[in-house]
Parts: sequence; structure tokens; C-alpha cells
Amino acid sequence: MIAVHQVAGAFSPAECNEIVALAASADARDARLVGQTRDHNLRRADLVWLDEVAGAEWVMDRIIDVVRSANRDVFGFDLQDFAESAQVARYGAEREGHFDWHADIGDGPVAARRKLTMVVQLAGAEVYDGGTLEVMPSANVVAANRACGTATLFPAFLLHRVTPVTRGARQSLTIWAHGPAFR
Ligand SMILES: O=C(O)CCC(=O)C(=O)O
Ligand SMILES: [Fe+2]
Repeated sequence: MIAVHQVAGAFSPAECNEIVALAASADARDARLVGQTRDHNLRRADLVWLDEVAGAEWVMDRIIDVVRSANRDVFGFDLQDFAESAQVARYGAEREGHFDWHADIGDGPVAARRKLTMVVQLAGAEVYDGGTLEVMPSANVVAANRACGTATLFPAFLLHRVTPVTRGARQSLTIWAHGPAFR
């Protein structure tokens, strides 16, 4: 099993822009769809849940394709569903947006079923500094490719973080695939 798998061009640059625009329109329209993370020491980012954004259905179709191929070719996990909405996050330099080391498998009935994490870079590498997604499959940290449209997939139990953004803003799309407990 390869622990960190990257898929270049999972979304085109134009599609990345469209997802960012969809999230921004939800932001302007409906505060219900928009959140801020609660523990600001662990994570500082603005969030939009895509499943309630009109016009974003195609995003989920693509996510399903990319996750299915990656799971078939690389992970071979027993996956059942996407039990949580995809989420678009914005990490801005104005408050050093970041996400400290954490694993995605959590407490609670849904988070406990997370098995595979996929993160897609939505912002071009040239528009921000910092904001590196790092995954720790072993003693060596793997830095995700920054090219917009690249998907980075890894088992949801691996520690990972986003380093503080120091210029501009980084946007990402995160989704989890769920299934029965690892055994
Ligand atoms: O934005 C990212 O690159 C990572 C997001 C993440 O780790 C999460 O939502 O659990
Ligand atoms: Fe995470």
C-alpha cells in the first residue's frame, strides 16, 4: 500500500476556479453554509460545505471517479460511502490560516468511519506562500504537490497538517470516504 498518493490534474485550473467561485457565492448568499473552525489554535480557516451549494453536483461526481480509481489502483480499502459533505476551506495570510498535526479518524459515529482522505489544491501555487499540506506516513514528512487541481489521498489515520499561510490565501477541497473499521 502506498501511503500518500497524488493525482495531478484531478481537476483542471478552470474547474478549481469554478469551485472557489461556488464556495464564494455560497459565502455571500447564505451564512448557514459557511463556518469557521472552533479551536483556532488547532485550525484557522473558513469553511463552506459543498453539498448545500447549488450547481456543485458535478464536483461530487468527479470526486467519486478520482477516489474510486485511486482506491482500486492503490489503497484497496473497503469503502462504503461519502458520509460527510465535501468541504472547501480557505486559509488566509491575514490570520496565518493553518491546521496543526491531526488525524481525520475521530470520535463520534461518522468521524470514526473515515478511512480515506482526499485533499485537492484549489489555489495556484503562485498566489500564496506557506500553506503546505504535509503528511507523515513514516519518520519522513511528504509535502503535497502545490499545483492547483492536484489531489492528494492518504489513509485517514495518518497525521497531517497545513503550515501557516504567510502571503495570499490557500484554498482546498477535502472529502472523506467512509467504511467499516480497519482490520
Ligand atoms: O486543507 C487541507 O489541506 C487539509 C484539510 C484537513 O486536513 C481536514 O479537513 O481534515
Ligand atoms: Fe485532516
